[in-house]
Amino acid sequence: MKVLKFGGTSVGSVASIEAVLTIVKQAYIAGEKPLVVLSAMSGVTNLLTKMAENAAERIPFEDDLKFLEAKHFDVVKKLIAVKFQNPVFTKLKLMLNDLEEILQGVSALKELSLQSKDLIVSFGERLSNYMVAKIIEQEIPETEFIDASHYIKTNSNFGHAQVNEELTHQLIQSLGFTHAEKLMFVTGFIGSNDKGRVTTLGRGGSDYTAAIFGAVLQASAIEIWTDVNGMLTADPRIVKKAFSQPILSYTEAMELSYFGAKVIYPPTMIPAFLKKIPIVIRNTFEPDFPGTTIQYESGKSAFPIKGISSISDIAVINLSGSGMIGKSGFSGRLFTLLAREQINVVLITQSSSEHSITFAVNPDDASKAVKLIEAEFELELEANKLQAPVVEDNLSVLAIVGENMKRTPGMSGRLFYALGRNGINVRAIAQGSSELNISVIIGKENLAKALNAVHDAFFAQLKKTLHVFNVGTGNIGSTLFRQIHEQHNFLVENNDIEINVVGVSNSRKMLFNSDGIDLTHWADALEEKGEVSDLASFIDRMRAMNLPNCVFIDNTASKLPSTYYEEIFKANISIVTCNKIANSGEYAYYQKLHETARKHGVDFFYETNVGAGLPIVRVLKDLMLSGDRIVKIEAILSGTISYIFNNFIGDSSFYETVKQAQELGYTEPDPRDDLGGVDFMRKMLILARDAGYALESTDVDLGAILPQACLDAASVDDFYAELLKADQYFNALKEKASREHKVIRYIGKLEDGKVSIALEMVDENHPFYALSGSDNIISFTTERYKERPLVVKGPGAGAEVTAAGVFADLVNVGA
Ligand SMILES: NC(=O)c1ccc[n+]([C@@H]2O[C@H](COP(=O)([O-])OP(=O)(O)OC[C@H]3O[C@@H](n4cnc5c(N)ncnc54)[C@H](O)[C@@H]3O)[C@@H](O)[C@H]2O)c1
Ligand SMILES: N[C@@H](CCO)C(=O)O
Ligand code: NA
Repeated sequence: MKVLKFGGTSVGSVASIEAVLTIVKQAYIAGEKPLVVLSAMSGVTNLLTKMAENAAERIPFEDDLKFLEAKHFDVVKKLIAVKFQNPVFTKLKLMLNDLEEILQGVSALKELSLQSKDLIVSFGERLSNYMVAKIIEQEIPETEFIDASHYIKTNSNFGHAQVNEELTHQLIQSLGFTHAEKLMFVTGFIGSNDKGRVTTLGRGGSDYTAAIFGAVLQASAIEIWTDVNGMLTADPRIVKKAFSQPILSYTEAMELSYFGAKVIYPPTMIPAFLKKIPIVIRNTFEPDFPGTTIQYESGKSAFPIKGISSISDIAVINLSGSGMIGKSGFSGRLFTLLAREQINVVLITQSSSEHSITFAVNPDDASKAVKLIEAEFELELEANKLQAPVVEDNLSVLAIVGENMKRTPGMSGRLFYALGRNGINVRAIAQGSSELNISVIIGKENLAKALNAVHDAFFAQLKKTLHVFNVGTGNIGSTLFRQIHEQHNFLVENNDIEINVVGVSNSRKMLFNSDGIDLTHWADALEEKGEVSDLASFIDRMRAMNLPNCVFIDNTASKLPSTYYEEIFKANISIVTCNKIANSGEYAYYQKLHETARKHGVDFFYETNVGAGLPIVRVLKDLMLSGDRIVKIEAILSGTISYIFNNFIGDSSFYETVKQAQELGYTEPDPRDDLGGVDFMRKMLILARDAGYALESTDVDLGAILPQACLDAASVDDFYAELLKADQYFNALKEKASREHKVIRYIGKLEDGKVSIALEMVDENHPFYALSGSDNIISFTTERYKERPLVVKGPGAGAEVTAAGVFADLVNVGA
């Protein structure tokens, strides 16, 4: 036989009761001999408690009584055929009349005893079980309503009575004999004392009833039907990726419930544990989902832990002083004291020097605990052997739980790496000696972020989510969004990476959505729902959202974002940027940024600063990391200028060729940056710095391409006007090159710590002769690549290749 227990939400409405009926009937037809335990209809226990308290105050309860009647009658009207309704109404009415009499008695006496309260509350289970039994009886005549108060015998501790196991066992066993062929509906939560007075079993009482009946009748399983899919890997309100664990051991379930997973209340399950009866948590509203089986063995699992539990509010009390050293009785006295006063100690850590003890309690208990300690250790405090206890609140506990942890090294490493990388400070740590649980205390403001980061770290086979905050939605930004959108499913399925763009800004508007902005309609959403943008508040919001695995992407050409990079790193947020301004500004700032990122364990990726998506920054970094030394760099790193000199041939005009480069998306937003050489200068400077040279932009010897008048133009339009006038000048250059069978190249060099960029004419023997489109080329001569340099060549500008480079940097964050 099987016990099926349904909680209040499962008997909340006509629809949910219908779902219960289907589940019970299926089990019955399958020959599982179900015994059903129902809670009161949802909200009824609270209502009855309120009515009882009101009665004692002579506050009218008649309306509530009518409401209660209607709530049950309504179900009867809908689920029982008219011809069978009357006797059911009559019986329910009789029960409600009894209830009314009792309430009147309370009202007359103006006194509510715990005994009366238990009796009043017990009506909830009696009404629901009787009613649902009658509904199902229409199809299964063997159905019988059982008032469990006749079978579960308890002491007289009203409110949370203790069960007399022996007597209860006998009574239920004989019920089992006489009712072997029946479909029983048993009231949860209630029992009675030796005088037959109704008692209640306290928190989780209906689960307890199910466990008691299941244990005595040797059920093959006890199914707890509720409104969630089992015990989840973390609190689903905080961790969206939490999923239901198929199998947990009893101890794992205890640990997970202890810290928050409120699906079951473990003490009630003890009768089942002792008999090794599996408990299965299932969802009434998703009956096909297998749920969570809680059993004796932990079972095999793909993951090293089973779940992460948490308590959001905790206070920590710290006791320190020389008086503790070597005093073996000290902690004994302390914790006996707290236990005696019923202060639940959630977690304890002691430093190995024995100089201090830290323990966590419910914040409501903190000041009481301090008073108790001050009284108990008065002498030690006076003698300064103990410092006054210090309380800290606004803290949370996070615990990773799983029996397999003890066989897997590196678990705490993984935990602390995930926390550290996200800038979450750990205040105290405790590992149960069973190695079943590692708990950390952290600031409450970081709990959500920590839970998500740790969930990703341990269930990473599932997915890593990067939370992206992107500024700049122009040429590169919008192309990046399209690429991310197109790749989304592939990344999730093949690389277990999910990219959620949660913040977007351009120079006019900004938009946030912690669930991820829809990348098919981001432009409309930004326009319609966006707020007026302001970079400072964008950064503040980014920090305040406090999401794990955050990446800030700078796709602007503006200096402003770069002024926030340091702050962003300090908030443990990685940066990916195609904007060259930060790395090519003052050397001290470049250095500071790199140092800050390193110190905070976050990434600073800027591959597209040089040669767009071509692997150049990465190659140089690897050369340096592996101990090579740069002897010389020669390069063409302006895609725009490369394009211009590759296409400024035959009859084409210089002016038109520049326009084309801009239309093709090769130029900077302001093309003067390309033609004036500034963009190229920035790239050379970044490479030189990455190669270990502390250079400033003024150290670069920058040869001009343009006549001075073009450089002096006040606006982009003026610049183009000047450029038109300069056609003569460029035609002369072109003709000279052609006469000498040469091509024009704008070449950068780094040699002996000096950077220069100059216009040159090269013949076909020069390695930079053959280029096309927006090609960049770079040749690294190093100590190891001495005879033949390492060369990277390919398209070095354009939205597609640049966005792809930003994208690649992004997916490598935290890798
Ligand atoms: N085009 C290329 O081939 C290429 C290659 C490598 C790197 N890059 C770099 O890409 C960056 C972007 O270039 P683009 O062509 O996409 O520019 P763009 O002008 O098309 O777009 C710039 C975006 O930045 C936004 N912006 C500017 N200031 C801002 C601020 N203070 N706050 C928020 N948003 C702001 C603008 O509103 C716009 O959405 C530049 O830094 C450029 O150097 C471009
Ligand atoms: N405007 C730049 C884009 C690549 O950084 C170029 O032309 O090279
Ligand atoms: Na690059």
